[in-house]
This record gives sequence, C-alpha cells and structure tokens, in this order.
Amino acid sequence: MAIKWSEKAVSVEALSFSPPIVILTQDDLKKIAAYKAVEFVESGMVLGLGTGSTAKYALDRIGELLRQGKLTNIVGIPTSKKTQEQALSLGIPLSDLDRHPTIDLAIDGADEVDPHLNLVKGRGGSLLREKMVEGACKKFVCIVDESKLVKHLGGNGLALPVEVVPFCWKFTANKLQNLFQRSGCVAKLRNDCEGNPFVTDNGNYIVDLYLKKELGDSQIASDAILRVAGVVEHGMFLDMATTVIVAGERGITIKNKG
Ligand SMILES: O=C[C@H](O)[C@H](O)[C@H](O)COP(=O)(O)O
Repeated sequence: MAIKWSEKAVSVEALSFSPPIVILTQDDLKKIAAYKAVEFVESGMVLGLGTGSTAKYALDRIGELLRQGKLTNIVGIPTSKKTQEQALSLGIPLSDLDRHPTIDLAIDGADEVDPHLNLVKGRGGSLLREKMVEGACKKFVCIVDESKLVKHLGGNGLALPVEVVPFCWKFTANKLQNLFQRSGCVAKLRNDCEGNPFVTDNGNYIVDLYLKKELGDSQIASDAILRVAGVVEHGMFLDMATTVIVAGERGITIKNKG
C-alpha cells in the first residue's frame, strides 16, 4: 500500500527499500521505524523514552549503541514503569522531569497519526507520563508502521483513551459519553486481563471512548474533555510531534512539521 501525504504544512522525505526479498511483518516495520529514529540521537542528549511495542525497539537500539560506545553521556526520561525497567536492564542512565525539565529528543510510538501529525496515544495506558515528557521536548519523533495512518483522529472504531481518577469513575464516564453523543460515543472502563479495572502507573483508571463518527475539531474535543471534572488527561497529542517516521511496505517516509 502506498503512503500518501497531501498536506502542505509538512515536508516529506521518502526512502525506498530495495525490492523486498521477504514479506515484512508489522513488527519488522516497527523496528525499521524505530532504528531510523535512533539515527537522530546524539551523544550527550537528554532523551524521552517512549512506551509500547514500537518504542521498545528504539530503546533496544539505544542500549546497543551505548554498549558499543557509539553513544555516550545519554540520560533517559522514561514514560512508564515498564520502559523504566527496560531502560535499566539495558544500562541506560535515567533521570526525571524534575531534574531535567527540558528534553532534547523523545522517541515514541502512536496508535493513530493524522495528516497534520496529530496523534492518538495511550492504548497501552501510558498517555499521562508520555504527554508530560513529550510536552517537554525540543523534538518529538513519532515512530509508526503504516497501519497507524488515519485521515481523522477518533471515529476509526478504535479507542480514544482518557485517564480518569477512580473516584466515581462511572459519573466521569457518563459525562464523557454525553459529550460526544452526536458521534455515537460509547464510554467503557478499560479492564486488565483478569477483568479488574486497568490501573495506570499513576493509580488512575482509563475510560476508552468508542466513536461511531469522526470526532470533529480535535482541539475543541480536547478542551471539552479536559473540562470534565475527574479527567486527568486524554490521548490526543495535538501539535506535539515534530517528526513522524512511517515504515511501510514500500519504504520509510519521514514527515516533518513545517
Ligand atoms: O500507552 C501507550 C503508548 O501511547 C504507545 O506508544 C501507543 O499505544 C503505541 O503503541 P505500539 O507501538 O505498541 O503500537
């Protein structure tokens, strides 16, 4: 499938692969995007370390380059406990936003990417720490395989995650559902594999919003969600990614914010 980018506000660089000898899996594409992003990493940088199956490959690669001495003096700020564990196992020195309030570069995956580089994140439940870390970055490189590309955020049958406080979560979920009634919104509490409420690294719950129609103006939707008492944060990352690296069957596309 060809990757089509039509927006004028971005510059696009396409890197073609040689004709593939083997069919690339989605995991291969994630790894390709992640490794490409790590080419932006320089010694001495403070790095935001993303969460998820795509970001995991970027961490592996950073760890490898550190071991080989090709990267030195790196400090990582993890966006989840899971990433923190992985980084420690790879020997990546860690810090936090209190000690390093400005981050040179963050690398992280996404669940949806629209043509303006707006994202939906948080289907792994790490959206709050990701938004804090990636909001503090000079450069945020988002890495995805081409299945994550959408025309509009929300309304693709997949969840728009909202982190809420556990206190009276049903009340908050109802408020959120009513907010997007016109889009046929159904709000569901996310459960873990044992059927208990999924608890985030911050001790909160996730309410997933399923929309039958597009969300409409993302900024208006974002403001409306954040006004609901009980909401901590949502998974729309608007105007935050500075670069998106997309790996697809035909090659890598690098899309930069104009
Ligand atoms: O909470 C999870 C994060 O936002 C992930 O970065 C996002 O869900 C993408 O994950 P993956 O790379 O596993 O598709």
